[in-house]
Amino acid sequence: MSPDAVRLVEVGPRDGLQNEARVVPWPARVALIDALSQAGLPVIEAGAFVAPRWVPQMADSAAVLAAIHRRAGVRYPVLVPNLKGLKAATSGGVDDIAVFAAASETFSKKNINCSIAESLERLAEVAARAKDRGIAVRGYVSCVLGCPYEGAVAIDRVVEVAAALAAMGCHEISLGDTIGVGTPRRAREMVQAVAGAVPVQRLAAHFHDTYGQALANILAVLEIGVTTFDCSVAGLGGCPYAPGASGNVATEDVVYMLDGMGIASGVDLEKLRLAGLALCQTLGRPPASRAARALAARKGRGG
Ligand SMILES: CC(C)(COP(=O)([O-])OP(=O)([O-])OC[C@H]1O[C@@H](n2cnc3c(N)ncnc32)[C@H](O)[C@@H]1OP(=O)([O-])[O-])[C@@H](O)C(=O)NCCC(=O)NCCSC(=O)C[C@@](C)(O)CC(=O)[O-]
Repeated sequence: MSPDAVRLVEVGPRDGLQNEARVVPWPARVALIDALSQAGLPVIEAGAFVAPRWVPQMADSAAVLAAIHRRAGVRYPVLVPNLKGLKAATSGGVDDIAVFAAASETFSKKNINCSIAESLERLAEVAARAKDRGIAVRGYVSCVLGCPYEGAVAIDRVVEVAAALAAMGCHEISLGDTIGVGTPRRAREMVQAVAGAVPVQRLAAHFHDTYGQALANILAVLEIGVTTFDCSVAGLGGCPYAPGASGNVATEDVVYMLDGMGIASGVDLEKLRLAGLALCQTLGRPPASRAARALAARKGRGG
């Protein structure tokens, strides 16, 4: 059964832009985030306090956080990999962070230069200190449906990592199909298994759209109780440590589907489309969103 309303977490300004070959100047990142909050997105991942040598696209996240126009009720989490990142984020006055681990050893090593066990130990300290300061902590698990280096990933491993993140106090666990290889039945099996350890109300789905499966996967897990979905305006995104991965599911495509199904998200599709279009003009390429392109074509015909 489908819910009446869902919560969308916009990750384009972080997950999207971190994978752009060119570094988008920080004022354009601010303009994007402000346009997204005006479009009604309730949660907008605004940047990452990671090592700039690893992900130069996310440098200047402090400048972004300082310049955005915070809209009442909107949350602006940032990615934090370690205590150094937490310190930088707290100096910038953030109220929400996201920590990230993986269900694949090789991906963990490539992405954050340590094993899964080491990462969980490191993140437990980050989460504890963040919570002491009243900062909300979200947790990500990458490679929940496959790894770019190891191929298949055992569902038990996903459950273990998700449970560890929940145990350290993450209020929500986002399950990332980092390379977009998942299909609906497997996505549902994986979520059902994780929901045995972490209540489904605390799970979010984060599907990349590499094989065009993301909307189908969303629908599959929506029907078993997931009501929080990560998505990226204009389908921006990928992962610098996941070769071949394409962007997250496009927010416009998700909102178009939800609108059609009568499921509220609070997002204005036309304002969202224009936010994505403005950024794509900066990047010099069209949006990857099918809905955005169809709506633009209809406007072109005067529709
Ligand atoms: C975790 C580290 C730092 C380990 O990297 P390391 O090289 O092992 O760390 P280190 O402690 O040895 O430090 C190396 C240098 O980085 C600096 N440093 C250290 N930490 C920080 C920091 N926080 N902020 C700024 N600088 C930092 C540190 O000060 C030092 O600088 P130096 O002395 O050489 O000049 C590195 O591997 C890293 O930053 N990785 C981030 C990778 C990343 O951002 N990946 C993308 C996000 S994950 C993702 O996209 C998946 C997700 C979430 O979307 C879900 C999905 O789809 O699956």
